[in-house]
Amino acid sequence: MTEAAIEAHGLGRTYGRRGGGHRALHDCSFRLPAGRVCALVGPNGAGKSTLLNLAAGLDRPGAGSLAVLGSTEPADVRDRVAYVAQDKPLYPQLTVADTLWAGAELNPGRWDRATADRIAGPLPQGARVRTLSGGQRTRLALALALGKRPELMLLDEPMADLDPLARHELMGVLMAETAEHGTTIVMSSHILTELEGACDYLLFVDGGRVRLGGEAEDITSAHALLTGQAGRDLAPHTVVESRTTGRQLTALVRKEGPVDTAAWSVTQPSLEELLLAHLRSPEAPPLLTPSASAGVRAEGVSA
Ligand SMILES: Nc1ncnc2c1ncn2[C@@H]1O[C@H](COP(=O)(O)OP(=O)(O)OP(=O)(O)O)[C@@H](O)[C@H]1O
Repeated sequence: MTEAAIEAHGLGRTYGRRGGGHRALHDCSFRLPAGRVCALVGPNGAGKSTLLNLAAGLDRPGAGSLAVLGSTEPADVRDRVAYVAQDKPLYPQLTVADTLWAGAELNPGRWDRATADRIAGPLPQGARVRTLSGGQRTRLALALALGKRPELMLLDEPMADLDPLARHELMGVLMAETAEHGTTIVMSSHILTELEGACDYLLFVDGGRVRLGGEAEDITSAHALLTGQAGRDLAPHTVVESRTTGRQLTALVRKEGPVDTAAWSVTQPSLEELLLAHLRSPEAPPLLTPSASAGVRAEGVSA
């Protein structure tokens, strides 16, 4: 089996006072194989940034365990991991050129100057970071992250403030990075259409747990959108969400065997349709494909 880039068992993180605190992650278990481009999705407050902070070794879990690149102490492998946090922490007083110089100094033996310079190329090299726009700062943060030549990139909503052209260009750079170097990328975003073409793996976090995990294609193809006559029995399939309009029933189901195509008109849901249906149906059981659940206790369900 492919080595895991991240493996979590019963991970928990509670903010605030003991007992009365807020559970940002709770009994969260999954496995992310190395070399994947993984979309980390979920509603606001789901626990995505909390998970990325833990994986980056900037915070410690309150319960369970987390292994990153084989180490159960994520802080010990920080030099092999690049993290672009939501607020893109950079030194505001440094210029672009100084920031790139610092990146090289902090990553001796690893620094890929050509890549970093190429990404940061369109930026005014003499400008101080505090004068850069949000999108320009993102570009600089990505230049630092890619220049580090990491084995694992953790990107928290990296594309949110980039213009469409920059987004397209930098997505292409990230894809090339995985293809050439086998880098594992975890990218959180709320822009599902953008992730759909770029990511081959999915972690859908909701309420502090992984509800869907695995190869994006396997997860979507495990489900079907059925349209047919109201009152028809949807068994044996697991109904995630159903709606009746007049005499027509539309249902998003998790397939449990072949679908009766004589009774139902069948289409495969888009990633967006699938996630929206799960968000509206918090009681739908979790689904982790074998590669996402190997070694994971309790919530592992085969696709
Ligand atoms: N430092 C903190 N102190 C207290 N509560 C926190 C802290 N950081 C996060 N939380 C809470 O933990 C929960 C998970 O937050 P987190 O930032 O991980 O969510 P998210 O999925 O990244 O959300 P978003 O999509 O809005 O960025 C939220 O309810 C949030 O209010």
